[in-house]
Amino acid sequence: MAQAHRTPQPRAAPSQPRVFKLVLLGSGSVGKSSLALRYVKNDFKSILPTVGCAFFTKVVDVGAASLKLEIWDTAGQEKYHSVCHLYFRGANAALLVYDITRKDSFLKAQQWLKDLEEELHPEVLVMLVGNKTDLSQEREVTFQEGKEFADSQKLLFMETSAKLNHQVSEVFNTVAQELLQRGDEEGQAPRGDAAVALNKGPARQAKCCAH
Ligand SMILES: Nc1nc2c(ncn2[C@@H]2O[C@H](COP(=O)(O)OP(=O)(O)OP(=O)(O)O)[C@@H](O)[C@H]2O)c(=O)[nH]1
Repeated sequence: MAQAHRTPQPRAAPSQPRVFKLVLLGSGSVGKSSLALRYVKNDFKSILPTVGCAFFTKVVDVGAASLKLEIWDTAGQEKYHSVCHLYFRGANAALLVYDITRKDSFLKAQQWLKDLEEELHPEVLVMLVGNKTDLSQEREVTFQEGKEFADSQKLLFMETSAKLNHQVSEVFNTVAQELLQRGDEEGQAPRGDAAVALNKGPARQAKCCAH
């Protein structure tokens, strides 16, 4: 099974937060970009489908410690899948997002998990996220179904609404907390301030922001 190997990184100086890479994965239109935008900028607005990958950073305080999350928001549309796989490498954590009103996106999340197992470090932290709970009257995936699948695969699980800002910071903060608890070798040394940008819109090339 092919796996991404990570080179041990020097430990960060105590004053600088360690950097962890988190990838957002899932079908198109499940709300990956909206979750990232809500978490990083506390905003919710109409956004075009992601092209390739978008990139955010956020420093998160966990008790007395802090860490920097590099959030890589991948495109859900099928045509970008080969590009998205490039961004899996070196990830410390993944949010596997589906839309609770779309059964197909839940099934697709299960497929994404198989891809992750092949391409990611075996210790990568994965959280399954059922988004759009504000549309519960159109629900096609019950909370129980999500939870049972997550438990069967030993994944963390939460349901969210990026629109109503329900459980969004809890998702990212729980992942951040878990990452910090996992020990020194999981985080990378700071690599300087990364650009914060959204590569959105049909005219943009499939690439992620350099930093
Ligand atoms: N009702 C509701 N709509 C949401 C929510 N989150 C996202 N949306 C809407 O769902 C649509 C898709 O959201 P995006 O955040 O662009 O989804 P995405 O998964 O990043 O899509 P791709 O970039 O194509 O992969 C947009 O119209 C959002 O406004 C939510 O929590 N509730």
